[in-house]
Amino acid sequence: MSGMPRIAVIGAGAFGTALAAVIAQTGKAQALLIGRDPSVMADLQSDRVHESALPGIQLPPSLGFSARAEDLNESDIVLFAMPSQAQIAAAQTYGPHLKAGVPVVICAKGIEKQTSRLLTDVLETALPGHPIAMLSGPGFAADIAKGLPTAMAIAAQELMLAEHLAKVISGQTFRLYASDDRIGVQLGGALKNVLAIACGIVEGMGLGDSARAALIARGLAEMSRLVDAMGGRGDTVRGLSGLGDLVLTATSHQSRNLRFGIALGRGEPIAAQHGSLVEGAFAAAVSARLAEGHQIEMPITQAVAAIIDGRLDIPTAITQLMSRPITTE
Ligand SMILES: NC(=O)C1=CN([C@@H]2O[C@H](COP(=O)(O)OP(=O)(O)OC[C@H]3O[C@@H](n4cnc5c(N)ncnc54)[C@H](OP(=O)(O)O)[C@@H]3O)[C@@H](O)[C@H]2O)C=CC1
Ligand SMILES: O=C(CO)COP(=O)(O)O
Repeated sequence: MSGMPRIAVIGAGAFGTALAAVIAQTGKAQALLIGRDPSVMADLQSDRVHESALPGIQLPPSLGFSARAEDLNESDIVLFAMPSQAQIAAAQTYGPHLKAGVPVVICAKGIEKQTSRLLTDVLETALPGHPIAMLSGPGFAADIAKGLPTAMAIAAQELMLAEHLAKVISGQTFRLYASDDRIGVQLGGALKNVLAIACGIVEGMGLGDSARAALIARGLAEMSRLVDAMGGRGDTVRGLSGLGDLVLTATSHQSRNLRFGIALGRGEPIAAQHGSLVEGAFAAAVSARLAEGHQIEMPITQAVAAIIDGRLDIPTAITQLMSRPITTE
């Protein structure tokens, strides 16, 4: 056991627990899940089932649990699996307990709402001296934790680090592809949530599968444009993070973003929708602002942002999207 890398996952929600479970299952690393609530972590230690996050799924016997930030000080790799808007707070809480220079992998799909900064920039500032990587792509936590085949992307500034992380974290059922385009990989994850809301609206209004397919294709063009404008490679979003994740969350009712959009399309008030995490509801406004700042066209994203803000009603948004000037693809 002693020669194995130690990997800690912070954030004992659905995704963090699933990642910790699948890493423990590889048998190549010692995995530790760190959560905030001592009683939840103690229950996990004894029951090995996270009923609220991953109901009915048995977690592997080799997975460790802790509520103590101090237990991070032995970890060789640390995954941050809390929501986007909580990443900075988590860096402040857990940063002082990290071993010098260990890579930190962001496992959230979003952009910081208050400052419009990319999460890699946010954590690079908050955790100086730690290489910041980004894990994103198609994969529902429950599918990952059940050991169904899943593949995602992992990006670091240095391709060699991304390749190392991909090798250490991947296993029989969970496969990572390495990239050095952190901007493309993270924007793919953040923007697909906004487009999944758009697809939900289309479904909720009964506008048909053809409209959904058009949104996926034109949404991909929007993602690609913003990635290019922000210094990434537009082509990255044609891979797992971007197209792969958009196909998943634009079509599966497991997606919270899709379900949120369906409720909007059915005319349910936003205020009535609370409870589960809808990252796209945060990402819509900030990505619309980024599009404006970079002077690029992202009409679908901008329409979703305006609908969520209450500045535009859905029928008008559709009319506006359909009456834009005819152009080339
Ligand atoms: N669920 C999924 O299928 C997937 C989710 N993701 C992404 O993963 C991220 C997390 O989503 P998900 O796991 O579903 O969300 P959940 O709501 O299931 O869990 C979020 C977890 O984050 C913890 N948390 C919140 N703030 C902090 C903090 N400051 N410090 C430490 N922990 C904190 C919460 O702790 P507490 O319980 O104590 O409140 C909670 O356990 C999102 O960005 C999502 O887009 C990516 C791929 C798949
Ligand atoms: O990102 C996800 C799967 O890849 C999860 O999607 P939701 O956050 O919409 O549930």
